[in-house]
Amino acid sequence: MNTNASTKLQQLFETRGAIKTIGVIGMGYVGIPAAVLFADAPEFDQVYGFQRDSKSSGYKIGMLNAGVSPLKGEEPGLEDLIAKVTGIDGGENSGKPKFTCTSDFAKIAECDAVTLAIQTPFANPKDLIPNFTPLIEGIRNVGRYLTPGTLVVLESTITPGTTAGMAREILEEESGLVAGEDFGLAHAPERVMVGRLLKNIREHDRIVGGIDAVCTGRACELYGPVLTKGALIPMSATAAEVTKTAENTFRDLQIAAANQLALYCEAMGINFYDVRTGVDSLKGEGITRAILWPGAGVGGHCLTKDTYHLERGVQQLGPDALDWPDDIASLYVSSRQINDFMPSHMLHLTESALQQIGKTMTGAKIALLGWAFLNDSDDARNTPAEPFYQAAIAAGAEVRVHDPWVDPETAPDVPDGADITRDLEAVLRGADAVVIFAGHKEYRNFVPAEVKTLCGCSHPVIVDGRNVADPDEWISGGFVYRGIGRGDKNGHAV
Ligand SMILES: NC(=O)c1ccc[n+]([C@@H]2O[C@H](COP(=O)([O-])OP(=O)(O)OC[C@H]3O[C@@H](n4cnc5c(N)ncnc54)[C@H](O)[C@@H]3O)[C@@H](O)[C@H]2O)c1
Ligand SMILES: CC(=O)N[C@@H]1[C@@H](OP(=O)(O)OP(=O)(O)OC[C@H]2O[C@@H](n3ccc(=O)[nH]c3=O)[C@H](O)[C@@H]2O)O[C@H](CO)[C@@H](O)[C@@H]1O
Repeated sequence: MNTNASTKLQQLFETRGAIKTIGVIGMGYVGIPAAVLFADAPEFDQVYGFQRDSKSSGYKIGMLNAGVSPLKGEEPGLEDLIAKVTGIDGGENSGKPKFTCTSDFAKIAECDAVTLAIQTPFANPKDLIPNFTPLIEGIRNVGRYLTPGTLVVLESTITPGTTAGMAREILEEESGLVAGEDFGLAHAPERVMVGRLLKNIREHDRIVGGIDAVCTGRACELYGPVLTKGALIPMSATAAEVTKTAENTFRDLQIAAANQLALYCEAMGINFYDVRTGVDSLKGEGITRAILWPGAGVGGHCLTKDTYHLERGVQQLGPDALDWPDDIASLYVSSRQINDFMPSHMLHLTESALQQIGKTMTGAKIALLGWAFLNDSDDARNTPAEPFYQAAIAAGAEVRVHDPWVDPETAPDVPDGADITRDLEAVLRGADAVVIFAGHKEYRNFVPAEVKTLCGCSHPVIVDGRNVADPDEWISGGFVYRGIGRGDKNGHAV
């Protein structure tokens, strides 16, 4: 970036003065808390929440302007904060709301800073290609109404290189302005967890990456006021994109390391959890090991995707510069393959246990417990239970699915026939095998004898994918036990 350009932009920022009016595009799990936190900061005067008036989400505009959150689930403090900043609570903002939601994108021209928190799903979970269409539409809208001296920040999770590449090109094309000279451009990824959105935005350190130092500085002015505990961590836009995708890639890698070791422990006939206790006992400066937990697989919206954003980024930004053999998968892709193998391993454990009682998958009645990808959650996005379900059906089994949290009406991608029910007894009744995929609290206090009575056979099978069943209790209760990592118990005498 040439210094003249940066100087010009710095002067534009100084002429405009401090950021006072902010636009947030995309009223979702990220955009809504982000917008109302900006609105609640005394440093800012006005915040617009831009939401396209689409069939699926246009309803949010009216709800938000009525002071009501359109988000599902408990979000501590969010309802009150929306009511406060819209003035609906009759408080300091009544009559002159600091936050208003609108589909009038022309108001972007009034903003000193505009952030984009638009969804970036993968078009098809199988081909792992991100669908940036909604984001591109949002970026185009910003470009259309962009004025000199405005700061634009992408908050969505994106492939490294997107901010300084595609986003910059579209903004310049639509506005006729030049990034880093006429307007600021940065990436500030979101690290929120549903259920603690406000807390995470306030307390997590905030990665802020501009396409140059002047843009980074302006972006720090935007995010500083909403941080209570978190610190600002400035860097380049591409480094910020890599940070976001890498932090989830690393978590997926750590889980894969535990899964691979669990498979080894099963093969060697030892208890993974003894080994984990041993490894975890190494504490102290520079020697601590972060060993996570093996399980039935890795689901969710973050860890199943962000590795491929990172891989795509390095392929796009440095294909010739990357010193790595073409024919060897990266450690990160191998980690994804290990985690994606775990549902197959659960099937193999089920098959081997059924075999022990003279049964095969064909005609076997399987009670699949836990459709959500996370313990005690209703979130079923990319659940590892789904590939298990499909493979078991393909092998000729009859599978009944229980989950006390997931709403079958709204859960994504539920296969035809996988009627998720909350009637646990109905799922267990007559089952040859009980297979646990989520560690819901409902599954932690079973009485094996009661479950066996419901199953109605002499030696039902229990396959524990989340380490919630005590092997000895179930074996002495007459079950054929299998558990991830339990090489010391798997294959016990019946
Ligand atoms: N949800 C999380 O916990 C979380 C955590 C970290 C990062 N992220 C990332 O943040 C981004 C947003 O995720 P989210 O969960 O808030 O998505 P979301 O689907 O909840 O919200 C996106 C909103 O943007 C709106 N929208 C889409 N296209 C638009 C357009 N062109 N103009 C205006 N509005 C538009 C949608 O209607 C929707 O209301 C994604 O990239 C996601 O990966 C999400
Ligand atoms: C903002 C953001 O992007 N946040 C991410 C989000 O990730 P998430 O919502 O996807 O939840 P995760 O906890 O990562 O679980 C994912 C899957 O991995 C399985 N799993 C987990 C741990 C383990 O030891 N063994 C496992 O097998 C588990 O069953 C589930 O299927 O929150 C995490 C903090 O909770 C963050 O760190 C992570 O950046």
